Amino acid sequence: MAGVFSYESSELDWCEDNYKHSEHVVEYFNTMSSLFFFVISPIMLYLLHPYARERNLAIHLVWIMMIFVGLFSAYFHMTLSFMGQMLDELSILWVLAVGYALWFPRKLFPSFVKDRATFSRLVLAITIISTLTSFVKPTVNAYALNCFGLHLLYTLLVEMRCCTDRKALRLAKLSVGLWVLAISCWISDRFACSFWQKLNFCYLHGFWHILIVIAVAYGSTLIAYLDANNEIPYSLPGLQYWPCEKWAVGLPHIVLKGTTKTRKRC
Ligand SMILES: CCCCCCCC/C=C\CCCCCCCC(=O)N[C@@H](CO)[C@H](O)/C=C/CCCCCCCCCCCCC
Ligand SMILES: [Ca+2]
Ligand SMILES: [Zn+2]
Repeated sequence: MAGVFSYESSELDWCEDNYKHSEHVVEYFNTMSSLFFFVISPIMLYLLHPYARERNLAIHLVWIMMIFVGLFSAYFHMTLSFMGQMLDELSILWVLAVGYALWFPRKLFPSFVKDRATFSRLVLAITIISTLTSFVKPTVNAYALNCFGLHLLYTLLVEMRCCTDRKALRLAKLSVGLWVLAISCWISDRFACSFWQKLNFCYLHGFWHILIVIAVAYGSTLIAYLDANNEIPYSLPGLQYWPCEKWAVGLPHIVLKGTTKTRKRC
């Protein structure tokens, strides 16, 4: 049992040189870049609060769980232990599950699913089964998780097909662009390590950490915005960027322009 906690007990080893900067931290840059989750998550929790209060406070679970994803990712890269790997991957699986249960568009539910409560129970059952099967062949978990990423992208494209909202379209392009950049770093670190070692630049997995958190911030806000338009249209949701709207860069969030009066009337 103690073996699963021991350093380098995971079959995974990323391109960054081990113990290069510290004798206690196996992959230093990969560990430090995981801390970026701690910067973005509290800001997103704060920015999404007005929307979550109106729609469902459970929405906060997504960014609370992202803090744990960052924590487990840092622990994994610090030790490259089997326990670190499983915590890292399972926390991603569960945050995806919460996201699907809360935000997956009703019109795309399978025909036998009547409401969101039933859909959430289905997601829970699939997630429990996936959690158990993830121990059978742990090396395939990361690829399976990326398939969810692809499905998310597909869902977004279906949702955006008829969208004419300029701000939403721009956010969709940014989210997809960031995801493509992030996944290219992940794949390149995995499969082209010897090339990057020749260039003495083995930090692509760390860049993946930074890019994927921003992609999730952009992508999940867009999904939340589409959800707000469907589920709480009376609140007149709009998209803005923090810290400064004029830049149209920074972190996106949802503003509810409907006054209390408007909401009561609807
Ligand atoms: C309608 C559905 C809404 C879902 C909302 C999405 C909620 C957030 C989802 C995922 C969080 C991703 C966190 C990434 C953590 C990175 C930690 C890490 O690097 N782990 C690696 C090992 O160190 C491991 O190999 C990585 C495995 C791959 C994980 C792939 C996750 C899929 C991410 C999908 C993000 C989509 C962004 C939006 C695109 C438009
Ligand atoms: Ca390594
Ligand atoms: Zn990682």
